[in-house]
Amino acid sequence: MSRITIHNLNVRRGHKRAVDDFSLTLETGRITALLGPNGAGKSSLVLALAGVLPIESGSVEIDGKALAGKAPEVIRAAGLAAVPEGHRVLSGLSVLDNLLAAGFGHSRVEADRAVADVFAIFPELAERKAQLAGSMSGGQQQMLALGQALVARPKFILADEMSLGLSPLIVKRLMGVIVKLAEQGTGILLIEQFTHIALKVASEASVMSRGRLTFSGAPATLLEEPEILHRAYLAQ
Ligand SMILES: Nc1ncnc2c1ncn2[C@@H]1O[C@H](COP(=O)(O)OP(=O)(O)OP(=O)(O)O)[C@@H](O)[C@H]1O
Repeated sequence: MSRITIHNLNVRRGHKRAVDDFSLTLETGRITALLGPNGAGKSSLVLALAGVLPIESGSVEIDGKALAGKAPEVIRAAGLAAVPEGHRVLSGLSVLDNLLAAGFGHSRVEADRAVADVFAIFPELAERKAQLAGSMSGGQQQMLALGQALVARPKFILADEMSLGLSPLIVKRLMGVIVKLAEQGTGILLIEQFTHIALKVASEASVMSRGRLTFSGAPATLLEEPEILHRAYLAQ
């Protein structure tokens, strides 16, 4: 089992502290839902963990190895892959080239193998491998964004608002893949505006409000005591 330990993390955005003294542990094979209102700092947390936003203070470790302050490609090679909000794919490149571009750390043989594994998970992408990514539907682009993360064969995936703007059918498809990945041993941080979707599949749940962790516990507790989430939304 692998573990990501986030300890007293602080991240600034402009004059504001977007992530405030935030601590959380993620484990492989488990889905941790991270819920909270707009502006709570969830995306900032993901970007900081991925090495895209600078960390002001605090630590991030994967199995005891320090990740805070490291370059995004070092963090990715250590086993952490982020799927940022808004399915950011390279729209002028084909589906295949998007996936190959995501396999930059691999040899060509290994990249081809990783891409073949993504196509096995998403036959929808295999059928469209020569199509320009920007001409696909939002749902297909989201599959590609997740596929790009999977090419790195990560131990952990940070999935930010995957279901935003997508049809219930596509969301169900994506959540099915997330659950399967967790069953196969990947650790998932699942950020969702649709709390019921996340709580259905999660083994752990956390709530973030104004940069801080305000709840951490069983998903069932948030379903039984909805006022915990209501308070977080009112506080923002
Ligand atoms: N590009 C930016 N520049 C400066 N401040 C930003 C930027 N993006 C977000 N912020 C601020 O950082 C804080 C945290 O926002 P963040 O986007 O991380 O929250 P979130 O929980 O992911 O919300 P959302 O679901 O709306 O993305 C907010 O106060 C927000 O105004």
